[in-house]
Amino acid sequence: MTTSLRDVSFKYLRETDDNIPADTGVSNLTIDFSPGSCTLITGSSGSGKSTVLKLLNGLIPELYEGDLSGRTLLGGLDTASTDIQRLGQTAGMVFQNPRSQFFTANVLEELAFASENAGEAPETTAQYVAAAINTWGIRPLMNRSLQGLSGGESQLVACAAAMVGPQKILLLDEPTSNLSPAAIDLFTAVLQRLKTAGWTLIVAEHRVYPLNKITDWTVIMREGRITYQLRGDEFFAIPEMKRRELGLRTLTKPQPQLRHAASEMVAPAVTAPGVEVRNLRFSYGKRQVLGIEELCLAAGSVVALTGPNGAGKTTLARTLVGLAKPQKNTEIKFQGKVCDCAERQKRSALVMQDVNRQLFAETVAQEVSLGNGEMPREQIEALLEELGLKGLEQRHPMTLSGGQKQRLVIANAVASDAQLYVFDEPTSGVDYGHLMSISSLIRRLAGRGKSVLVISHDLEFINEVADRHLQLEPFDKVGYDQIQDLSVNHRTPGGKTRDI
Ligand SMILES: Nc1ncnc2c1ncn2[C@@H]1O[C@H](COP(=O)(O)OP(=O)(O)OP(=O)(O)O)[C@@H](O)[C@H]1O
Ligand SMILES: Nc1ncnc2c1ncn2[C@@H]1O[C@H](COP(=O)(O)OP(=O)(O)OP(=O)(O)O)[C@@H](O)[C@H]1O
Repeated sequence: MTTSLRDVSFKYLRETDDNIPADTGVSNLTIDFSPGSCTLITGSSGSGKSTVLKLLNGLIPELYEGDLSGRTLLGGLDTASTDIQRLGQTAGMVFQNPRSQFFTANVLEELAFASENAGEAPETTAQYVAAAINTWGIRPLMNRSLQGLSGGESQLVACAAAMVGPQKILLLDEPTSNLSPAAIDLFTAVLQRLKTAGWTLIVAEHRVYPLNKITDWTVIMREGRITYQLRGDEFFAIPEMKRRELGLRTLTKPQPQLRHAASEMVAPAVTAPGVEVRNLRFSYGKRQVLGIEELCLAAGSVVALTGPNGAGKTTLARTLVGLAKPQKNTEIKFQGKVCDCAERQKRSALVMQDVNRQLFAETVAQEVSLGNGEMPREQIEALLEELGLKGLEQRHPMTLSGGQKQRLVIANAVASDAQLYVFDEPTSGVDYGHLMSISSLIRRLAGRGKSVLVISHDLEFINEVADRHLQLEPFDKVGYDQIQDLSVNHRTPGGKTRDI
């Protein structure tokens, strides 16, 4: 039951009428994946990681046109000539944007969907579903609509759905990008168990440290080619300098240590009023999810917000920027003035967790300036250069890789003239180099006196970008006043850091 790529090359067709193969895709890939092993595919953004997974699950060539050569096998099936449904029954898949893979309306239906479709007996499907629910700890979500799930909840449901059925192969595209540290620990433990049970695990990731100890092989890619294939232990022992040179994210679990924490105490801008929130309450139907006594996002500072999956971070972001209406008596001020939803929308810029919802233009160049008036060409070019999007100006935004889309939406947001900037998980699909450029762009916003809120589970990023670190606890658990200041955890006497 071989799973492998043998000298596989694929060039995406350009979206223009000339149908000339573009110079994007992958070249001469040969990789073997064996049962009971975990292969990590990593490398810079746009290097071809998702393309490898699309070759394995048959989306290439089924859905994506282009020039394909070589042979890809999934559990012994030739993916170029096997029906895509059959391939779907051979491997479970978690897409980079898990919401895009849901077929049904609610969690339970989604979990059962693939198994029922494969013609499994109802009792067998029920057994698979029960096992998946227990494994991923998602019983509280069982009767929920998929539409109303948070980003991390969606990712957990997608992971659970991918293991429902008789298949023993799992293809995971950035499966931890929206997971909280607790959910990542669960993820690592589940993968270890599946590996021991003989599953073939193939994971494309930037955030690699959770896969230390369970990775058997690592494939490092760059510009569509394999640059290194290393044993897991060799990969996780790469020296720090080399790791940075290769553009890889940290190999060890990051510890809390805000690089800009000192500026909080010395920069006068930080004390200027930016965005002030009092008595914020928000409910979905009868369920209250937000109850915040006080929150201040000072002008000139970057505040990082963490918290368990489903705690309400995205809801808070949507409320602040005026996309969700809080309950009466909530007071939100921008620069000392109480602002209603419409006013807040005008004064805010938001980068959503799911950036696909924010891409509207026909080309990358148009997308950057969309809604930002007449932007000078030089400014567009400088932004694209800084975010590694140069050369992609004429591409359709929907044909970009996950990380390229992410950076494009960030480019549009930072080009806008707002008072409040909110970035919701801006580092999915982002490699080390781009993490640093995004941090530096966000720091410059703060330097211009803006209020910036960064919602992220990514401590490596938070350490680089934030002045303060707040945590949002779930309202169901702690009630009114959900926000805790964790900044102090980043500085202990003697300069030592503490684990959060
Ligand atoms: N539909 C498409 N049409 C044209 N080019 C594409 C298409 N999809 C991806 N590409 C290009 O192919 C290359 C590899 O993309 P891929 O999505 O595999 O990268 P990746 O390593 O997964 O990136 P990321 O880490 O940013 O998610 C990129 O240059 C990307 O722009
Ligand atoms: N439209 C909706 N209808 C009903 N419930 C919703 C809706 N949107 C979100 N929720 C629920 O409200 C809670 C808060 O969701 P939110 O997306 O704000 O969480 P989050 O902290 O951003 O999570 P994550 O870290 O997973 O992205 C979650 O339990 C979620 O399931």
